[in-house]
Amino acid sequence: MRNLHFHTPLEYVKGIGPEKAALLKIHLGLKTCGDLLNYFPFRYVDKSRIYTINEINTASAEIQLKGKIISINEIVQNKKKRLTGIFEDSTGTLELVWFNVTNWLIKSIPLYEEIIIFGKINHFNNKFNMIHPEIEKINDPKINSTPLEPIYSNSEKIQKRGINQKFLRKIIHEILLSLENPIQENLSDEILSQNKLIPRAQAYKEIHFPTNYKILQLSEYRLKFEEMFFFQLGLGLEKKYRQSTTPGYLFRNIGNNFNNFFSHYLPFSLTNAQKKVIREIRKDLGRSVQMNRLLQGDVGSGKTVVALMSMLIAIDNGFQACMIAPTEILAIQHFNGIKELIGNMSLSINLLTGSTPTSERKNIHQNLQNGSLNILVGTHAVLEDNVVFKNLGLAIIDEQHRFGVKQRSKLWKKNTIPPHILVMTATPIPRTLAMSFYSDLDVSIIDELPKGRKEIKTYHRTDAQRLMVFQFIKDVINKGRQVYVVYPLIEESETLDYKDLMDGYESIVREFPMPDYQVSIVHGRMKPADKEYEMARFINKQTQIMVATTVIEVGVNIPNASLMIIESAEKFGLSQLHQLRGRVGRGSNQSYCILMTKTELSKEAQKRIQTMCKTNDGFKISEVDLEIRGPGNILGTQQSGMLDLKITNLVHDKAIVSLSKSAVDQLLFSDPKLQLEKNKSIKEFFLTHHLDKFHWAKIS
Ligand SMILES: Nc1ncnc2c1ncn2[C@@H]1O[C@H](COP(=O)(O)OP(=O)(O)OP(=O)(O)O)[C@@H](O)[C@H]1O
Repeated sequence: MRNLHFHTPLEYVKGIGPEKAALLKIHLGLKTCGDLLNYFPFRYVDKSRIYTINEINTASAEIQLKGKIISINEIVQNKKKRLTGIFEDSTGTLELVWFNVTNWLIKSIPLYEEIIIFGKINHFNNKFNMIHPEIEKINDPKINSTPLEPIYSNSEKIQKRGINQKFLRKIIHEILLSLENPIQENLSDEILSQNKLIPRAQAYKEIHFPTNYKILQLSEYRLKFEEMFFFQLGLGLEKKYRQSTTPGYLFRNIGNNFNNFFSHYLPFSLTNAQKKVIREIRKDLGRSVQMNRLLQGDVGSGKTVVALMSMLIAIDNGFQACMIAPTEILAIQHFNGIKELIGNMSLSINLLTGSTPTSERKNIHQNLQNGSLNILVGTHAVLEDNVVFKNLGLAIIDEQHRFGVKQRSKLWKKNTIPPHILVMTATPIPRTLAMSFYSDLDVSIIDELPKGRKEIKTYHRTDAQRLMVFQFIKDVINKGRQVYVVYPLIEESETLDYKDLMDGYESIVREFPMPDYQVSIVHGRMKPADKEYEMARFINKQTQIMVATTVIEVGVNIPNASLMIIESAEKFGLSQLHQLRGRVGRGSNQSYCILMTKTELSKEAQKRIQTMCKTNDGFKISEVDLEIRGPGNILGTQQSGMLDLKITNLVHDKAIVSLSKSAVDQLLFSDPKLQLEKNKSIKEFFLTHHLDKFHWAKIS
């Protein structure tokens, strides 16, 4: 009977019943027919051929055999039960093995009956065997038999209670046959033909029961395209909606401050990439629409000056600007850097962090409110409710990853009209992620380093080579340069890590004694004033070696430092290593990075270290990082949970993400409100299935 719909609860499907429906819901999160149809196989096994036992010559192949089980035998070893069986066909015998023996299992194994078994061949004790074979009786009814059999992700717990592969296949088959309405197309003919997509209904059928590999690939492509298309459409509509409803300050003037800085204070000529980005920002600021721009630039690519010049535009138009950094050290660094850049220009700038004394804080609050303070640099302290600006026109947030959406929205509320927002990130975001998660922001990229920079040479060394490393440090210091030695600090093993840091510090002080050498130390347990003091000594070249934890990870800018030693480098993630390395190579000297590790490394750690030794390109590094860690770990669960991908893999499906993004861009350009008849199916599908995920995406 054709009476099922995507929204029909699973208990109404023939053969499921309330008990199994509850298991599907609790263990696999599947409640409706649509959920199950969207529960795509995670792999397929090729059952187009039946092998014979004498053909088996390699382990790990998954094969089918036809024959009989001629004996079974229960074995107890170390109090654990195991079942072995002998399977026979006309060419020989093969051992079958089952662990977790239950009475049910023993009863379910057919003896002396013609059967087909399927499973992976293992090699153990010089013999081939098959563990936990799937058994099919020759006269079992076939479920839409297909040479490529789908395998669904499933737990053993529910398999035992009847929700096995065969059951899932049967139910999905049943649902596909019993849908009252055929599966509706949700893309336009234009998009289908431009992107060579097969119809939706065909894709659903073939993804579960593929006729052959070719059509399976086309089905996967179709469904992945659709998945990314609607997500990107949501973000695109969100952006359009926000732009049309959120006014922004119009910064009409490029005035004295900007021009004066450009002609008299800018200490270098801007790179072409910096110029391009400044142009993009200027255009945004002159449009009466709130800017929401993400500025991506590799470490040391010169984002600070871009930030400053954007702030000068705000000031030229009678507004204030602020810049927020994730750590105190970085805020201080930005503050000092900006102060140095603006020299004696008549601008007032101040610093607000958690450790700003109360009297100074009061002063800052007052000057912010009366408008005499032009630029405020600080940490999260700037977001506090009692920090009130007279007219905040531009807020710059450094380091996207550490600020959540919530904190960004706090900034919005600092004015009746929200300030323009520029988010700067030093760790490039992999292109696929940028296209999927940040497509509601406009993106500017500084893809060029200032002239004269040399590639940082990166080497991998282990403890056995430490003496050589010490000698290298001495050589670098003799040339008048400075050195960082960084130790990891991981929350879970904080006490141990501090011990390593202090031990390391002591051994360095021993190896590099006073008065010839001066060594600084900076870590998170020090008082802010002490940290600042030590940083200042290093900046002023009073000390040659800085031993530190990752507090120096982002933004620290000391061009004379040309050697970075990273201790226990295997404990750091790729983007962190790249950030740390970026603390050197910021001047014209040849810089070096040495990654110290223990001898035995995990595969992943090896890959990280090799990647670092091979390339300096943050964009390439971020791609490898995505491959190793996956999007969830890079973005944080909150962000990536929003996407909840059923079939697309952001690491392997880059090309599809990019194609669907182009299709969305084209669509929103030609029909921004999805009003044309030809896009009706897209609009209807979006409104019924996706609108709830996007709070701004309203289609009028
Ligand atoms: N166009 C340029 N020519 C020469 N030097 C430049 C140029 N732009 C910036 N610099 C210098 O390069 C160094 C790095 O710049 P900046 O600190 O702005 O980098 P960044 O992009 O913020 O990097 P990070 O994210 O690693 O902090 C600074 O010493 C800065 O003065």
